[in-house]
Amino acid sequence: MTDAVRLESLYKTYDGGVTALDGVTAGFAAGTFTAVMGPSGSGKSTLLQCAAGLDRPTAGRVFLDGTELTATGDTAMTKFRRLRAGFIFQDYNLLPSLTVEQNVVLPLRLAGRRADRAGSRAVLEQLGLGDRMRDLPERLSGGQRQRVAVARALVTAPAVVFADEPTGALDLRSAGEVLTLLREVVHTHGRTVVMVTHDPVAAAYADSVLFLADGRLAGEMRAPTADAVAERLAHLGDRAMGAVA
Ligand SMILES: Nc1ncnc2c1ncn2[C@@H]1O[C@H](COP(=O)(O)OP(=O)(O)OP(=O)(O)O)[C@@H](O)[C@H]1O
Repeated sequence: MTDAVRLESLYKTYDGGVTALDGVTAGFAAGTFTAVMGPSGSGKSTLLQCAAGLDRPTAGRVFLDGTELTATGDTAMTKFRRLRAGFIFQDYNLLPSLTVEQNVVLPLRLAGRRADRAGSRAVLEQLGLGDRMRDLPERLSGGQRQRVAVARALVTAPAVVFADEPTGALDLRSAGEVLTLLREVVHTHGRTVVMVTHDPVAAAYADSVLFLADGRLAGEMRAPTADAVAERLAHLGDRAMGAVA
């Protein structure tokens, strides 16, 4: 199995001296759904940002779909990222003045591609939003907005979709719908999803969970259940608190 994303000895130290990543090596196999978890401040968002080419590590290498991002200049990296990576954020990040359909095709436009109306319509229909294409985001519920964001993340047929707390702003039911959708994106459509979450219930939708503590890998769990994830997290929390005390 090839890795859609590969991280090799990743270090990230921010200005001011905080080491957010302290030598992380990990692979995310193509066609898998991975949750990244860990105590607050353990480096989850930093890992996602570096893996996605939104930020650069201080040292180490990042491969996205076989291309080394860390060896690529800023302009080429942005171009590559726009076509090969999709993004889903907690607060949806939809542009309020664009319709649902215009939001979905935006990554294609930004990448200089023709907006594929038939393709975007097909994705929106699959996600149950076929009749909302001309609406502005403000007319949609949170769960519907996040489904639009999922459609937008998929429109370029990316090698990997990165999701940062995608259910953090949703009620339980909408969260379940979005997570089920992400699982389908992986298991029915063969995509790769890497999701940062605080929520053990959300993590249990993934194929495996990667745990971080103090910027380092702190284990992996395959076929996670919410209870098992919560228990492991509690122990990581103990350790992180112990390191501070
Ligand atoms: N832009 C920044 N400048 C300086 N320090 C930062 C910056 N971003 C993050 N950090 C620090 O790096 C460490 C890791 O942060 P990061 O956001 O990656 O953790 P996290 O696990 O995603 O946390 P949370 O669960 O609270 O969102 C923290 O100590 C944080 O304060």
